[in-house]
Amino acid sequence: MARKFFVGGNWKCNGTTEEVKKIVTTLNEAEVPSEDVVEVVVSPPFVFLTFVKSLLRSDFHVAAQNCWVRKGGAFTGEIRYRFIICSFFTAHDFDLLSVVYLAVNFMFFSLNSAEMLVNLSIPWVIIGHSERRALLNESNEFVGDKVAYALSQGLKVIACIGETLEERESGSTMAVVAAQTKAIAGKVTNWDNVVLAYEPVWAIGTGKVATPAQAQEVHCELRKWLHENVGGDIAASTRIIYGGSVNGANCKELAAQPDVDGFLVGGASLKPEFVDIIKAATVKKN
Ligand SMILES: O=C(CO)COP(=O)(O)O
Repeated sequence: MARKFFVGGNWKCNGTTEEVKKIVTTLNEAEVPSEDVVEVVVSPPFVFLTFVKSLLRSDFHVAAQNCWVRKGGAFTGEIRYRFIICSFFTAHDFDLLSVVYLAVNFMFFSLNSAEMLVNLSIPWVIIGHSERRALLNESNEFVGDKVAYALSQGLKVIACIGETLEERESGSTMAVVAAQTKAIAGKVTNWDNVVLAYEPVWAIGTGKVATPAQAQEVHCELRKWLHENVGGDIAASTRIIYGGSVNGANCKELAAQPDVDGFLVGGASLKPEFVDIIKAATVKKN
């Protein structure tokens, strides 16, 4: 089954209004293969989601970089958080209970719930990025639960997995990515709405891109894992994309690998060369 090439731009925690406008203008003016050939998704920081959506060409889509593991409410996003602070300071004396309550809310300061994304017509969300796994202690199980909830609300998920350098050097790459994939796969109800992003941690933001052979090896093993543990059709149709120091110069060779179905791009997605990475989709047609 043909898998449509997928290119995601993860802007991470970068951008001013002016920079965002500039990136979007570059994308809007770019001549790229049609939507039939490549699916393009950009993922700005939460605060720019609607702004980018309002400016971006209609054949490109928007993704959030995270969402909360269950329904909103007491686990608030930033806007709600400010509202709660205001209401506490106006409605209560500044007592111990208020401080504890605010501290709990502060812990969830940057979380945007799946329902809010759906409400804003943001179709995609990145879940389980290694930066969140490492810096915010997101476990495999927690990532799996987030995937489950996001899918249940109708979002499409870019689910990230990948090993550290230490894990690769100790020969446990496949064991690590299989365990990460298992925690996600166990929660997926509809694989049409999932893209699996293999992002070796040692390649992220380091300039040390995986070689095409290294990427292909893991992608092929992941597809085998899906075949054995989920099903043949799903293994054949699920897109497995690569992330980690992808740029305009190395994208074509990576894209030529049979099991590399696209990219999740960090640093280079903030630059005009992101357009060249989108164009790498044509490699699949040759
Ligand atoms: O983390 C990444 C995408 O999610 C990759 O980042 P870089 O492309 O900057 O290495």
